[in-house]
Amino acid sequence: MSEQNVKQQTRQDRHQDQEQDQDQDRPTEEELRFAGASDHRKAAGRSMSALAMLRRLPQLIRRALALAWRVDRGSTALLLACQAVSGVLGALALYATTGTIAALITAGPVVGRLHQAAPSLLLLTGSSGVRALLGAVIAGLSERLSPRIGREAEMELLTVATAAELAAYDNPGYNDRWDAADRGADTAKELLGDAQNILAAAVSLAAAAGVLTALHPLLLPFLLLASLPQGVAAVRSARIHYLAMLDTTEDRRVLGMLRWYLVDKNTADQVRSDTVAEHLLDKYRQAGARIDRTTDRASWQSARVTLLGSTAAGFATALVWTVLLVLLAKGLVGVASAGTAVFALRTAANGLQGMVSHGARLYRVGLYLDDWAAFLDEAGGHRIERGRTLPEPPEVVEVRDVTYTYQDADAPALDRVSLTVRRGEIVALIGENGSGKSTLLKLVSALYLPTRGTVSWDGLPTGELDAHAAWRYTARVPQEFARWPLTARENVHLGQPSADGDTAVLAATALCGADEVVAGLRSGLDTLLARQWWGGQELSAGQWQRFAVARSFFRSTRNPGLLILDEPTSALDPRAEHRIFKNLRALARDRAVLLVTHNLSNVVVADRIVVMAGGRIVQQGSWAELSVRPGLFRELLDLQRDRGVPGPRTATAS
Ligand SMILES: Nc1ncnc2c1ncn2[C@@H]1O[C@H](COP(=O)(O)OP(=O)(O)OP(=O)(O)O)[C@@H](O)[C@H]1O
Repeated sequence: MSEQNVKQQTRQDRHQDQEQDQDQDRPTEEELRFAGASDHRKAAGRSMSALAMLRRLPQLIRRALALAWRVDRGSTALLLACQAVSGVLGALALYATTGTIAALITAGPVVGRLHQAAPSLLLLTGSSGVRALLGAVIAGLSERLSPRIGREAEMELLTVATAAELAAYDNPGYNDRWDAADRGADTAKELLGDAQNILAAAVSLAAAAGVLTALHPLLLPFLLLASLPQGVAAVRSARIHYLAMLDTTEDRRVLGMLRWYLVDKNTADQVRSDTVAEHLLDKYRQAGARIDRTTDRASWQSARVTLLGSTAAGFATALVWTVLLVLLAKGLVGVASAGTAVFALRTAANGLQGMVSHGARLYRVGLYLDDWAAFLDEAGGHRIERGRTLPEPPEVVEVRDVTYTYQDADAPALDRVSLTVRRGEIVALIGENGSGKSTLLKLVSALYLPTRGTVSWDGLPTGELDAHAAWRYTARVPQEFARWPLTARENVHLGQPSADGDTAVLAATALCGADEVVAGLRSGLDTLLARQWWGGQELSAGQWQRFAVARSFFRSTRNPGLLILDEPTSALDPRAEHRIFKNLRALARDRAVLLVTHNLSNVVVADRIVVMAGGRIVQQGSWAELSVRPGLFRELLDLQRDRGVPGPRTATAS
């Protein structure tokens, strides 16, 4: 081997080694999936401490009450009033205890002592009765408010989620934030209960603390000291559980996804015919086992912490009782006061314990709720923030030097594409799979904004348009269209009917053959579609596609502008397909139509054919020009005609 060759070989080896090193550094697909984007939440969970909790609680209680206030002002005001009255009555009852005991232990005849104790006893029993009544009202109000709060939180989340840019869905971080926010909305209903319990505990603690301080100033500080170990343990335990929840986020998502694929109607046939159930169930078991391992570990850690806290609390309580006995022995508190102190200590200890345990729970709920609130603030970081210009239906749509790169993609899906579409024109986009046709359609219809370059409607860049106003002038048949679980009529007008009743709906169905489907439905346009819901009537794939086309024709008739058809006839029989293309010409008269189809015989209808490859436009022209000019279009046309059997000659040959 020559010296030159050896050097080259060495360079190649080094290069290969480097590539191998890089491959080793690069996370595997599995690791990528588990690299959760929830690190900021883990940091928040780790910084969970008793002090942080104390600082956070007032804000969380305010948030709970604000949510409740928004849902139902009357019930919230009543709840707070009942809580306050209950607290005052609790304090009065404790004071009445001293009076009762003092009266009972004085010397003299029993009747006289009872007579003396009567007002205190009356106050004691009266306040207990009223407090029990108030407790029932409070519980009822909480039960009324909590589910409503949960629903309000979910409604806000759903509203905000629909206000996010479509491109958000290509960002894994968005899905992670959505999951967390969804969980936050789910826990929102617990917020009021916990906040309410903390308030109740705080009120009874305050009442007992006042009584204890009046009896002897030493008692309260000792009691607070005694509650410290249990408080710290409760916060630690809450932190352990929250972190375990975060650690299992990805696996819980895997479980949810597998559950969906295993039972969803769209995959049910393949789950059976491809005998894939066992494989998916195996993955389900593995993810479940990983979750169990993490939660088991967390349970053990939490149990250890709780045990330590309880042991320390036991010693601390003994200390408080010792202090009380010493005070009694030294005559620093009287017997009646000591009796009251017993009740007050129990009440205060319960109050403190309630504050700590509910506080820890509320703090944990608060962490989830932070995720919810953060999502609301910025739609998971993807709120639609474009211009406010209200567009007219576009006369000319111009794509100028546009590049579009999907999130985290190595290469752009569209690369310096320029194209103009005018009203009255049908432009067909042709190209092999992955060449960028659907992406271009989404940019033209202002669903995506370009990474570079501009897409403009009558000279106005789509980024400056009010997005919702622009979409009103856009009618689309996407490649994967929705099968809405609504009536046949709603499946056409989508909740935006025209003033002429069913006339426009029927006209739209007649243009694409959906009228024949409607004629066969048990209640015509009133028929509920999608069988899996509420006994609706199911349609075939092609019948559904006719509805998808009818929906776009209806929209297009109401607000003529852009008509975007992405493989609109892929599931249709030749007769239905023929009907659509025959009617398309008339529809296109005052609309700009962009059509994607792999059936090249359909593009005869187009005024212009644009051929794409690798995210670029490689050919443009009419059918007559492109079908004879050497290039990708003619190649694809030939391939479509040639099925490898003797028969009709190819275009090239002819
Ligand atoms: N949501 C997405 N996130 C990341 N990459 C995407 C996404 N959608 C499409 N791509 C990539 O962009 C490129 C163009 O996709 P596009 O859907 O525009 O192609 P297409 O020409 O419509 O293909 P087809 O004929 O199969 O419908 C492909 O390489 C595809 O992998």
